[in-house]
Amino acid sequence: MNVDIEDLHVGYAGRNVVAGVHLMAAAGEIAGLVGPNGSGKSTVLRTVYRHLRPTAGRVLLAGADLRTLTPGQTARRVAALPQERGSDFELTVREVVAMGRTPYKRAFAGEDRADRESVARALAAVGLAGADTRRFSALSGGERQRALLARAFAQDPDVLVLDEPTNHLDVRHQIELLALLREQRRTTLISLHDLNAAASLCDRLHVLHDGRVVASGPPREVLTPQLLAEVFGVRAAVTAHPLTGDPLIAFDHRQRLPTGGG
Ligand SMILES: Nc1ncnc2c1ncn2[C@@H]1O[C@H](COP(=O)(O)OP(=O)(O)OP(=O)(O)O)[C@@H](O)[C@H]1O
Repeated sequence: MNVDIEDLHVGYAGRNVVAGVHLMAAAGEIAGLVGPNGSGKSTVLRTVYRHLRPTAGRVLLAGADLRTLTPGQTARRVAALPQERGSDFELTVREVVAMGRTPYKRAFAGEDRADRESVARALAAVGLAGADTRRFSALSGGERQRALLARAFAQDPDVLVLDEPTNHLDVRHQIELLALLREQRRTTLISLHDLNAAASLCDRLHVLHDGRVVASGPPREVLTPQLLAEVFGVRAAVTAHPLTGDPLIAFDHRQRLPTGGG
């Protein structure tokens, strides 16, 4: 299911922080949103999982305007790992993951076999099968992240929206998460700060700067030293990863450059 965002304007308390954004993810593609702090990545993603309503422009799922879908229809199509991650659930890990099945259930209906299988698959996928009876609130930050990702998988969505999912994860779990997303082959919109992870994972990148998209395309075309200097204010060389051939950004950690804003 492809996602198209057309001329999106959205913000908070009457102030647009995103203005005129166009971006897309083709069906089955992983599209990355990268950009400096405050550039609008989370704000764009919040419109896709309907946490925020656009002030102008449209979000289309397989050509259908999100506004024409009911909340239930949206929940069966789109699952999100938002930046606001609750820590106060007095639920077990399994119960949190099972919340992902809610869009498929009638009120007060119990779990059926398909639900149980879906929850078990999602827990196994994120490596938490053995932790299902633990309290969510007692998990580490990275474990919570993985439980919430499992909840999104259990929702069996056409579109995954992930806001900084590698936040809190150690390097091994980061790599596992990227592998999992590649395997899922779902249409995915993901924001990432780690540009090397984004270069390795994403089919397409959209670079945001001050609430606008300033570059879009395959990572190797988008992530140039010039863009990194202009948008992020860093000096970097871009080479090919010696093991994978992916674009590899080698940052100069001794120097920063003036930026145009942001
Ligand atoms: N809940 C909110 N209320 C008011 N302003 C907000 C809110 N969330 C974000 N903003 C503002 O909107 C702008 C874009 O923020 P957003 O969180 O979308 O950026 P981001 O690119 O995701 O940043 P980061 O990389 O720091 O997560 C910023 O100026 C931010 O201060």
